Amino acid sequence: MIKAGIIGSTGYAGQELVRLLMQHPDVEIVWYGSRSYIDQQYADVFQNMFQIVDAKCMDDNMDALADAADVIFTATPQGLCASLVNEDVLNKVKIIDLSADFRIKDVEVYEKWYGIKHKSPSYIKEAVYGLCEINREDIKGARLIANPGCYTTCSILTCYPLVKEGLIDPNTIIVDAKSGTSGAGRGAKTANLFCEVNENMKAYGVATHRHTPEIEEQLGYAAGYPITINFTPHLVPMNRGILATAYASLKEGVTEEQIRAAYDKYYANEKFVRVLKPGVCPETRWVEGSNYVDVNFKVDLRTHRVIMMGAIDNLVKGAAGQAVQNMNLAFGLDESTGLNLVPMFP
Ligand SMILES: NC(=O)C1=CN([C@@H]2O[C@H](COP(=O)(O)OP(=O)(O)OC[C@H]3O[C@@H](n4cnc5c(N)ncnc54)[C@H](OP(=O)(O)O)[C@@H]3O)[C@@H](O)[C@H]2O)C=CC1
Ligand SMILES: CC(=O)N[C@@H](CCC(=O)OP(=O)(O)O)C(=O)O
Repeated sequence: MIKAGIIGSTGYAGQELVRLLMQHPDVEIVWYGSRSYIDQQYADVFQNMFQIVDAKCMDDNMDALADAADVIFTATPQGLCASLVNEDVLNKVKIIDLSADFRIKDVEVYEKWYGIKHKSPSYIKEAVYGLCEINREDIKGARLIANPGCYTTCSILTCYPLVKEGLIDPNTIIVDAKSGTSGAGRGAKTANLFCEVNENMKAYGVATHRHTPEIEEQLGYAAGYPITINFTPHLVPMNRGILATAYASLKEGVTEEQIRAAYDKYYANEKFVRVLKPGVCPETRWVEGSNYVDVNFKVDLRTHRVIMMGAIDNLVKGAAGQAVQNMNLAFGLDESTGLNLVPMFP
């Protein structure tokens, strides 16, 4: 059995990790990390775990945790994982960080967009960006995995085949994305109160959102040169789900058949990426509770642009599910172990 510890098990991403790992045949959770609920029964904090989890929340003693676990998930605010990582810890356990601390390779870019000083810049190079469909082989040998962002997972996988195959001009990409409120975490914030979110939709982080450089970096690798995009997130009154709609100019002469062939080339054998039938638009409700990414596209002949669309559950493929997928790869398990989650509806 793989012994797993979760730092931040009492947040939205952390509790989703608990839910998924409880159903994983090869994992035993040995550490329910918390800051605010230490010594309280986990199932008293999350009643859905009543008679399922019999354990208390524990403090974030990294040394003790590293001795007790084979893998540590950090589902904590930006900056925390970077403050905990060191050689002793990494020699004992693998770390899968759900925050952005090790996603961006240029520390200056990280510090500029996140507004914090990076505490372990020497580990940025070693960390593998855990977008499983693209970096599978590197993830297998990694001891530090940077689990991608939720918007970024959806946006990158939606655009990747067309960028990689050179079918669009990547510098013309505009990603317009919407997220449910669980994306903002469980902490109390006025902007996320019921009356603020219900019956409302709003853009935020316009031209400044921290996922912009992450998308640019990864799609830049696919293009083979640095790119610049527009990314605009929106908050919508749902619990879960992200829908990304991305627009880009097609290269001269590119046909619909070529585009579909590109999606099929990269995703036909990917269990968790479903390229939908022509004319079907991805919807968040059809992926909810699952690790799937649904993608599709439509060519607008009038504007000579392609409209690429993707949908995920932010807490599963956008966070905990992808983290488990990464763990499976890193420990030599079948990638989908514990992730055969059928989307829920309604
Ligand atoms: N929500 C989402 O859809 C996604 C989130 N992520 C990332 O996952 C991470 C967690 O996000 P999310 O679950 O939404 O956030 P939450 O605010 O819901 O949870 C944060 C968790 O971190 C713990 N925590 C907070 N501050 C500290 C601290 N100083 N030391 C130790 N633990 C601390 C909290 O503990 P306690 O509750 O006990 O105080 C809680 O368990 C973030 O980096 C986020 O960017 C990534 C992809 C998607
Ligand atoms: C709706 C909402 O607020 N979403 C969060 C992004 C989700 C998240 O936690 O960010 P990572 O995926 O990078 O970890 C935000 O915009 O900051």
